[in-house]
Amino acid sequence: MLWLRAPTACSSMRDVLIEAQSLNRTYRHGETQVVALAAARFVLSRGDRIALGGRSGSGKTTLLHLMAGLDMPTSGTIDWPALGPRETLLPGKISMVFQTPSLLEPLTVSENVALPVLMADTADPGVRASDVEGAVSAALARFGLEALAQKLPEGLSGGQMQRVAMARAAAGRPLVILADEPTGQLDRATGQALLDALLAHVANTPTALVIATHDPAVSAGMNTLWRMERGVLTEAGPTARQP
Ligand SMILES: Nc1ncnc2c1ncn2[C@@H]1O[C@H](COP(=O)(O)OP(=O)(O)OP(=O)(O)O)[C@@H](O)[C@H]1O
Repeated sequence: MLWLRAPTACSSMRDVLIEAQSLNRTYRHGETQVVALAAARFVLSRGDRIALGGRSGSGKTTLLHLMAGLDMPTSGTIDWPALGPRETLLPGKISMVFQTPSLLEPLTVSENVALPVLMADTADPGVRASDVEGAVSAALARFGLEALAQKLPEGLSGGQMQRVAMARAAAGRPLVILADEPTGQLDRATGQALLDALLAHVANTPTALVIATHDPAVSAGMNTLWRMERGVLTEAGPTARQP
C-alpha cells in the first residue's frame, strides 16, 4: 500500500520538513538490478517521532540516506520545503547517526561532537564560539559523556562510540535527526538509556526523529510506525505511545 500523509489545515509548508513522491532507488550490479525503494510517498513534519521497521535488506538505510540528501533517487522527487536545497542540509539542518562506526579517529570525543556544530556555523557567522561550546557541553552532559570528553575513539567501547555518535548528531539541534539502528549493538538497558537521552534532548522542540530499528522498545518510544517491506514503504500506524 502506498500512502501520503498530506499537510493538514493546521500545518503549512513551513511544518513540512521532507516530502517525497514516487521515490525510487535501484542499485545496479552489472546486469542485475536491486529495487531498494519502490514508489515511496511520505511527509515528515516538525516534531514527528517515527520508528522505521522492517527486515534486514528491506530498504531502511536506503530511505534514510535519501532523506538526508546523501543519496540521489533513481526517479521520483524528494524535497525539503522548510529546510532548503539538498546541498545545504547536512550537518546543520539534518543530522545522521550511521549504522556503522563513524567517529573521526584523530579527534577526541569532544572534538567529534563539536565538528558538525562548527561546520554548520560556517554558514551562520552570527553564531559565537561560546554558543558552540555551550552546545557541545550540553550534548556531552545529556548523553553522559563528560568523563570521556578528552578520550580518542580508539579508547571507547562500541556502546560508548554509539553514544558519542548520537551526541554529535544532536548537539547542533538540527530539525531532523535520522538514526540507523542506533541501539542495534547495545544491550537493552544501554539502548533504552540512549533513547531516553535522545527523547529528553528533543522534548518540546520541533526536531523530527526517524529511527530505523528492530527493537520494540525503541518503537514504543516513538509516535508513529513506518514499515519497509522489500522496498515498499507503508505507514503501519500509531504506536502505543500515541493517544
Ligand atoms: N550500495 C549498494 N549497492 C548495491 N546494492 C545495495 C547497496 N545498498 C543497499 N543495497 C541493496 O538494497 C537493498 C536494501 O538495502 P538497505 O541497506 O537499504 O536495507 P536495510 O533495511 O537498511 O537493511 P539492514 O537492516 O540490514 O541494515 C538490499 O537488497 C541491499 O543488498
